[in-house]
Amino acid sequence: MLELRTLFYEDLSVGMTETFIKTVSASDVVGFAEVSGDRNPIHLSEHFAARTPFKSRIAHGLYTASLISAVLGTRLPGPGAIYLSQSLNFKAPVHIDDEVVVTVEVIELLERGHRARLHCECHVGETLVLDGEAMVKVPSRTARPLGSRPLAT
Ligand SMILES: C[C@@H](O)CC(=O)SCCNC(=O)CCNC(=O)[C@H](O)C(C)(C)COP(=O)(O)OP(=O)(O)OC[C@H]1O[C@@H](n2cnc3c(N)ncnc32)[C@H](O)[C@@H]1OP(=O)(O)O
Repeated sequence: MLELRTLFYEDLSVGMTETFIKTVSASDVVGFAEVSGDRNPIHLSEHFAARTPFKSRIAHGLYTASLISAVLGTRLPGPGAIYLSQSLNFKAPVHIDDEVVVTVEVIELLERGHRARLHCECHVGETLVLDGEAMVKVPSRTARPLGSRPLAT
């Protein structure tokens, strides 16, 4: 579990990175199937998975992607970050008991709207299993809280 760290827009700079390492357990995959409703047997049945090119059960792509969300929401930028978009390329499978190393790097900062663009990668060993880009809205020290309106005059 990642410890919470809040970074405001003003604290960010291009090149900042954060890493999270997670070993994917069978219960993670079963739990994700339950919460998402995606009961594709390629994730849940060894018998089924054995007859696919992957040979054994694999994690849902969106479960692996959720580890990126964990980094964005807890560490970089952290609490208060708002997901705007995320691209995902699933390059190679993640199997049960694989150790996934998630790396997120700030690649662009946009003053307008306090946006940050981040490059995201997940590796298992030397293998790139997932990459993509995230755009998030980052809390600013100077901005009014989200959803607040100016007082009527
Ligand atoms: C819906 C859910 O229940 C299911 C899931 O969540 S499954 C879990 C998430 N997905 C994965 O784990 C898949 C990971 N990806 C792979 O293992 C490989 O991409 C693949 C084995 C599926 C690729 O299979 P195939 O289509 O046979 O591809 P080739 O290796 O023969 O390559 C053919 C060309 O396609 C390009 N390519 C392959 N993968 C990707 C990708 N993820 N994104 C974009 N392009 C891809 C590859 O480069 C080849 O292109 P070329 O121009 O011909 O070189």
